[in-house]
Amino acid sequence: MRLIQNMSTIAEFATPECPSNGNIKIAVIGGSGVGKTALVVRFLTRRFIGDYERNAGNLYSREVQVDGGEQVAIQVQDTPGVDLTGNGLSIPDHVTCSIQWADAVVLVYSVTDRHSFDLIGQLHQLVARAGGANVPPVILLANKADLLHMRRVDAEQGPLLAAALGCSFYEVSASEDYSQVHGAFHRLCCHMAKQQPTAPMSSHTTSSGAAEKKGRSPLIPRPKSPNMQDLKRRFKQALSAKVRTVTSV
Ligand SMILES: Nc1nc2c(ncn2[C@@H]2O[C@H](COP(=O)(O)OP(=O)(O)OP(=O)(O)O)[C@@H](O)[C@H]2O)c(=O)[nH]1
Repeated sequence: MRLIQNMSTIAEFATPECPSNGNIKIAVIGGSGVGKTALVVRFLTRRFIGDYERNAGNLYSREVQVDGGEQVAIQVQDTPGVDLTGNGLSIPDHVTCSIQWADAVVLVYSVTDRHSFDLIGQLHQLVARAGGANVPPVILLANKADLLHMRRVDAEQGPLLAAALGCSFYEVSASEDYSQVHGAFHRLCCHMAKQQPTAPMSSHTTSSGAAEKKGRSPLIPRPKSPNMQDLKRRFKQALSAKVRTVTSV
């Protein structure tokens, strides 16, 4: 029963393929395991699910009320983690594609993972290069702020990096604080809604029209489709793990 209620909450907030035009498209990019999926799911469903598999990149849609009470349709693209290998940055095609597709980018690192912080500069360059003359707005999220004893990136370093890159900065904890996560994404949505007068639900602008307006090819392949079955399966796994824990106490 509880599972059904929880799953319907996800379905309510993160529906596959919002049919509305004028979507604000947000790509979430960062190193592996920094909490990208946790942040997206937290923002969309208010819930933190601690147990995720490595993700291949899911697309979620919902509507958000922005300043002034207007409803806008947004799409949030979760992406696979970027890694640093012996040959340099290993950037899945899906990440490049998502950056080209996005109207705005959320760069994420974990305060417990120095390496993920060091990647941010290169990821920002990637965004800037992909955007060309139309660099999309970027925000920087430092996640896992709750893990004080595991911190590897000083609290001052995030704001300094964000200032150098010219983007907003938020230190958040997907596991502990919904309002921080919501605040960061919501402010970005409000900013984007102001930038894109065609974004509200009432808009008649087509997605490809928006791409043309941005000076990007409407033929850019779309990132992977939403995978609600996968999300539900993970959600079920997480709940059954919790039930097992409770039973064993
Ligand atoms: N303590 C704590 N753990 C977190 C937080 N956010 C995510 N995690 C945990 O970090 C691990 C990785 O989270 P994911 O959301 O799967 O990270 P990801 O960036 O999507 O990972 P990849 O898909 O592999 O790139 C999971 O075990 C989460 O439970 C947080 O704010 N605090």
